[in-house]
Amino acid sequence: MTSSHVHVVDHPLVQHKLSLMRERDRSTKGFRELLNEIGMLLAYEVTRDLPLELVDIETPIAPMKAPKIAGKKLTLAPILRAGVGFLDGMLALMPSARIAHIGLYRDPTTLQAVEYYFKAPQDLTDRTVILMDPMLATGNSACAAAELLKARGARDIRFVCLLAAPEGIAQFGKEHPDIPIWTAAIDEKLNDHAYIVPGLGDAGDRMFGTK
Ligand SMILES: O=P(O)(O)OC[C@H]1O[C@H](OP(=O)(O)OP(=O)(O)O)[C@H](O)[C@@H]1O
Ligand SMILES: O=c1cc[nH]c(=O)[nH]1
Ligand SMILES: [Mg+2]
Repeated sequence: MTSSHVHVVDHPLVQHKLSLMRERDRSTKGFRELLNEIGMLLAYEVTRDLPLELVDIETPIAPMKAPKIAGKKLTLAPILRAGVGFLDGMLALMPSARIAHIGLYRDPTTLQAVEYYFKAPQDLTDRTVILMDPMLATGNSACAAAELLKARGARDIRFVCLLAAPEGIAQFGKEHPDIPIWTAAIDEKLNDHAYIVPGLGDAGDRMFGTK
């Protein structure tokens, strides 16, 4: 099931923190803190292949050619609400990034993504966009978000999630084969309500304490 465009981040710190998040009795505060921490660790992985260029600098001792991140500017694109949970952790490592807020909710009956807000930099053509949402279930939300970003010109998009269902990976891979995925785990399946099993429940509600 795992194809070459899916990267599973199996770092022990990520796996340990994810297990804590899955626990039914984890507090809202704990859930939020862990999502933020994992966001930082995933940011490290998703940026691993960003190109570097050698630039002239001077240390206190000597001039040198030193590597710095080259070219395209970064945009972080959280899918509201739950994707916001990754944002502070990602921004800790990429403090100059622009932000694109993508407001989508999943209609519980049709499971289609419903758009309610979209605010992004005007032109994303020359930006690397890191799209983020903890949950990839049916894939409808991630697919809709990627379409909105592409309509703004984005050509270099990476998708970061915490948990992915095989169904969501397949759907996203079919609609957006050009977008690689980073996830901390691929779970077993979706249940009758399209929740991820074993999963962690409703990420947005757990993060914001709305249930
Ligand atoms: O892959 P899908 O089947 O589309 O499901 C995943 C989406 O569902 C959740 O959002 P939800 O609609 O619960 O909104 P929320 O983050 O505001 O709670 C989750 O955060 C994803 O955005
Ligand atoms: O398991 C799931 C599926 C969709 N959205 C969630 O928050 N959790
Ligand atoms: Mg939710």
